[in-house]
Amino acid sequence: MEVIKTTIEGVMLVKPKLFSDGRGYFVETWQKERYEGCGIDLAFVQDNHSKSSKGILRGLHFQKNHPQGKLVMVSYGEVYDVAVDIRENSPTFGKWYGAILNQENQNQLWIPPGLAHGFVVLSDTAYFHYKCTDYYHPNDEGSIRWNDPDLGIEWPIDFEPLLSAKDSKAPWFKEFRKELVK
Ligand SMILES: Cc1cn([C@H]2C[C@H](O)[C@@H](COP(=O)(O)OP(=O)(O)O[C@H]3O[C@@H](C)C(=O)[C@@H](O)[C@H]3O)O2)c(=O)[nH]c1=O
Repeated sequence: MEVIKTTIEGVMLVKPKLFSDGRGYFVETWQKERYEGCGIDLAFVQDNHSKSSKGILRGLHFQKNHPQGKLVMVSYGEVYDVAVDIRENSPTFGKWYGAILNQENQNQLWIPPGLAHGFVVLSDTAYFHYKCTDYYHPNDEGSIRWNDPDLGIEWPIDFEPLLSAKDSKAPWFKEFRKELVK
């Protein structure tokens, strides 16, 4: 397994070892001792799985008072996955990092608690899995608009993505910043 630091403080790209043979492949998607040894050492309490079709964009999401660290991966298909640093005191506040996660590379992104997260589906279908370090708290959810010009995320798409009703009305980053100074 290879773990690569990214341009965002604490965000890591994980490249697990893939064992391919005539039957297909095998991969350990998480192993406590090894991941902890690489600095992904918070306890996970919830696993999630979502299925999405091409063009679906989920995000950018975070929880305000129960921030979740997320170890995200794709078992089938391909997505462009994005983490945005919204930690007020972080040296990389307001910066984003994106990576292609797909069934071929089996790459994972470790997103520590406190960042916003989203992804867009590039294949016909994508199965997206993630481990979380805190529980889902529906009343604590926050979101930021996916195409916020102040964030300038370079989504690798030439189409208008399909969003949930909630995500299409998400606040702009400016509004999020205003809340921080209150
Ligand atoms: C996220 C989540 C949703 N749900 C329910 C609530 C709702 O009825 C339904 C769909 O919820 P959402 O529309 O919020 O699902 P989704 O847009 O897939 O939300 C997810 O997006 C990605 C980008 C993330 O980073 C995740 O943390 C999460 O926010 O599933 C749970 O029961 N538990 C959960 O942990």
